[in-house]
Amino acid sequence: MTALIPRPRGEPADGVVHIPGWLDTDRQAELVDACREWARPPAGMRHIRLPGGGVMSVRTVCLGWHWEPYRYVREVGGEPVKPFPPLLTELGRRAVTDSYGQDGGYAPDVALVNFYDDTAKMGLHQDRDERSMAPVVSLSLGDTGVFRLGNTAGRGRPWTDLHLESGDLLVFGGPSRLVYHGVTKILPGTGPGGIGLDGGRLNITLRESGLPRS
Ligand SMILES: O=C(O)CCC(=O)C(=O)O
Ligand SMILES: [Fe+2]
Repeated sequence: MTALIPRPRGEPADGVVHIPGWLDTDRQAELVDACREWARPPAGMRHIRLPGGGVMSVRTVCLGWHWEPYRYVREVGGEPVKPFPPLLTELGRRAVTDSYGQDGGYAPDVALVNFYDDTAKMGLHQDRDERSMAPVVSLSLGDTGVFRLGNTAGRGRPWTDLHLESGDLLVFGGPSRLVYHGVTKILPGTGPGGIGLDGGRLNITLRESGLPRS
């Protein structure tokens, strides 16, 4: 949705930067197309299984390394994970520079691409399976997600709920690298036209695994 009143850049916590509308419509459309390709088999998009026997409500495809609770692996269902694309390295560097004023040598090698239908959510968690404390870069496409930004101490309050709209950038690093966060709901029908996504929300997070290259 085009905001009548521009949404300002926000720093809701130390090390967390939210830049609304960071991706223009063409860039969003390009990423939606790319996500559609990445989602295809082999090693395509799927509900990740949790150790307790359940499955996550989001569907996920990973690039570079596959995340399974709670580690990174090179294969999923016996198939090699798709490579991490240069497009995302470049976007990640620009994202970190625009957030913190310098890219700090940011070299992401993992992307998690999550698709949320109208009812999908993600419980509060930390992104802590990486061995690198480099920032997490998050890009949102399609329907607005209500993103709960908690604290680093635990799953309880205080928290702040942010609306992540299509094209928004969120970076969390530094003292907030291990902040608890999640997605409490999707607001159906709020995504923009013209990006090739009819419904639902895509979120791409970029991370440095800190794992060896080969
Ligand atoms: O969808 C989002 O905005 C957050 C996704 C997330 O936290 C994750 O993939 O670890
Ligand atoms: Fe996360």
